[in-house]
Amino acid sequence: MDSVGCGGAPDARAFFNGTRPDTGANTLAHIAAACAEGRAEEGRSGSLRMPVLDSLGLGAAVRLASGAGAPGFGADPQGLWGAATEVSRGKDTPSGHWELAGVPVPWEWSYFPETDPAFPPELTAEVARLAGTEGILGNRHASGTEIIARLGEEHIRTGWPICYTSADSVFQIAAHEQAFGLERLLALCAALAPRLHAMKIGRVIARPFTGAPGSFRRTANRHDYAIAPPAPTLLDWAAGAGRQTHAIGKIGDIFSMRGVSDLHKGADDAALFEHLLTLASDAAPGSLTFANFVEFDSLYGHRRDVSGYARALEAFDATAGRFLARLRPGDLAIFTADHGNDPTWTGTDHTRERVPVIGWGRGLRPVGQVAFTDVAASVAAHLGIPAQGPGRSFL
Ligand SMILES: O=P(O)(O)O[C@H]1O[C@H](CO)[C@@H](O)[C@H]1O
Ligand SMILES: [Mn+2]
Ligand SMILES: [Mn+2]
Repeated sequence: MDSVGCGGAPDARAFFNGTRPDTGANTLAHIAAACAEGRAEEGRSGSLRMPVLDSLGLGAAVRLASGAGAPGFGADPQGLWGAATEVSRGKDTPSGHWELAGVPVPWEWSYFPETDPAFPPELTAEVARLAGTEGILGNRHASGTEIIARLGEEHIRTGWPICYTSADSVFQIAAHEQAFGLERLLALCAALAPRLHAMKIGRVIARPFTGAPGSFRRTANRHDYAIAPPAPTLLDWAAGAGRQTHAIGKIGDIFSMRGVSDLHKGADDAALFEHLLTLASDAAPGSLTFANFVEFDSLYGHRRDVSGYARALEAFDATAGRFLARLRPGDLAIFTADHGNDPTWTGTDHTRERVPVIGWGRGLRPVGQVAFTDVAASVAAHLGIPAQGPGRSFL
């Protein structure tokens, strides 16, 4: 559940949205409070309702992680539940996923400064050279939806790619699918990626969009060109043991396809959930399925849309119930997250938080405060495959 954090990170003060530290950020608790206070009424109403995950221990995990109550939660937990703390120095998606998969990030990421321009002139020149343009647009920190609204028309007129970054270690290029060309954008990002990876910039992200001025919208053809994980992850451990490994959604990109035997993509989270439901019924015994549901983060967290985030959580909870109903004895399901993205917070960036660890199928009890890497160790223990690195199984 991309960005579904539950507060309480002990190092939150070292992470920022603009000049405000992330101290006190709490994605789940603040959404629940906003719902209970009638501040999340668009397309939904009243207290946050997540009965399936709450009955497993989601509300208890929020309290454990942060001490915060979460109105609307409060079932007596029946599942495996706890909260996990990250040690990697980034609050980004690859750091969170790699650490959940057993591998904390051993290096410091590079970031672009919040200056205007944000990119060094040699890099700007290289992007223009690879794009075959006279220059680039953007060249600063920005929200992806705002920057295409502001510069999309100029992009179509000049043909120059829109380049921007964020508080994450990313170089993002937005370009119009028809006017610039989708294949051309993907080729540009692929060609640029090695240079940025050498600078320890974690990802070059292609952000294609379509439509006309005033109604530009991003398409599902986003593609991330990420640095490869620093060491073999849970996916590699499982694949190395001869197990089938299914990646759903962004997992393929995040792990540069390492250890992934089958990739399942879709236009949106609803389509991805269909893949998860199918695999819940059909995946081979002993296989591993690793899914990422990105819309909490990309559509609602970064956009600081509290109602939208609440709607997504409520819809996810309902489908989680359908998913759990398909599992069989001997299966293990774990719901967790890679970082926070508190939609009530300042700015538009991720928030440093602990994350819930909610399980079904085995070890149905409180597991307390655990490490991100313990998730991988536990899955490995469940699958009966050798684990590597610092994690310890909580099963
Ligand atoms: O505002 P958009 O383009 O969605 O960008 C967001 O997406 C990036 C990658 O997840 C993050 O670093 C954040 O900047
Ligand atoms: Mn993420
Ligand atoms: Mn994000």
